[in-house]
Amino acid sequence: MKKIVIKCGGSILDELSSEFFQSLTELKKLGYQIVIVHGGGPDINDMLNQLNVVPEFDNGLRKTDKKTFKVVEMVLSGKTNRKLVEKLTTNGLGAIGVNGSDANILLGNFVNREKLGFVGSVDEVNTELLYMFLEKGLVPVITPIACTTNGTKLNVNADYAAAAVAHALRVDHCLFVTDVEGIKINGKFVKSLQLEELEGYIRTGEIYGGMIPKVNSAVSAIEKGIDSVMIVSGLTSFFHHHEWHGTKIYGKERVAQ
Ligand SMILES: Nc1ncnc2c1ncn2[C@@H]1O[C@H](COP(=O)(O)OP(=O)(O)O)[C@@H](O)[C@H]1O
Ligand SMILES: CC(=O)N[C@@H](CCC(=O)OP(=O)(O)O)C(=O)O
Repeated sequence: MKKIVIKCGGSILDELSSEFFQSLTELKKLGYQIVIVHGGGPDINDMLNQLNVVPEFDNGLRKTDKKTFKVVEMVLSGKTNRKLVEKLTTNGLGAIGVNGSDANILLGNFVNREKLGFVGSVDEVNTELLYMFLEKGLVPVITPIACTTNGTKLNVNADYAAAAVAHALRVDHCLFVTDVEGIKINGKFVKSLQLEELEGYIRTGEIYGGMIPKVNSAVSAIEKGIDSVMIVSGLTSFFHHHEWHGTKIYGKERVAQ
């Protein structure tokens, strides 16, 4: 069966449209198995603000000390994951919440302990468990928290977690769902971008902020062999009548074909 990993950004979780869920239903009817990795940056920031902690980032990654990690885990697992599973269920898609840190679902390591604290990479994925849910027709909804082999839990940027899951499952498509319908270059949304163009657009500031980890994850997913990576909107439909809507990122060989 064809597989697809969909990363749902925190910026869009509260605004996912019925057209978005219809796109998922359409894909499921076509035989796609769907895995979701969710973000939740805005939910985490809200809670930190309530606790009078100022969020700090380094290149899009949250500086995560012990106290911040506890808030990240509480919010992502206790609020954001619950919210998304409920929305999928009410839209007719059977879903199951999965903590990345349980049962080696996401096995990772510190990225840079001195600089970032408890922030992790994902080095291995327990695909067996994910296949089990997929075989039951459920959509696993993964919280981006990894665990080291020593049992230390780490905060993982959800874009990076999605790329790692996509690679491990050898999926056919990897989608990054956000609050814009793709990547804008010179003020206009573009249908496709070549891998090699992206670095230049980041350098010139044409691609900035939260779009940077998405683009970096897309590059990493393509370099690891995923055929199709897209940035799409959760406000509208991204797949209808077999047509995709959004910005597709291509590797070199694909463009040459
Ligand atoms: N070239 C670009 N085209 C479109 N959006 C961009 C671009 N560069 C940066 N952005 C910003 O990236 C945002 C999406 O990233 P972010 O808010 O972090 O989303 P998410 O929560 O989905 O990860 C957009 O809302 C937009 O403000
Ligand atoms: C290390 C790191 O930065 N982790 C992210 C995890 C959530 C996330 O990635 O959420 P969005 O996709 O909504 O940005 C964070 O703490 O915000």
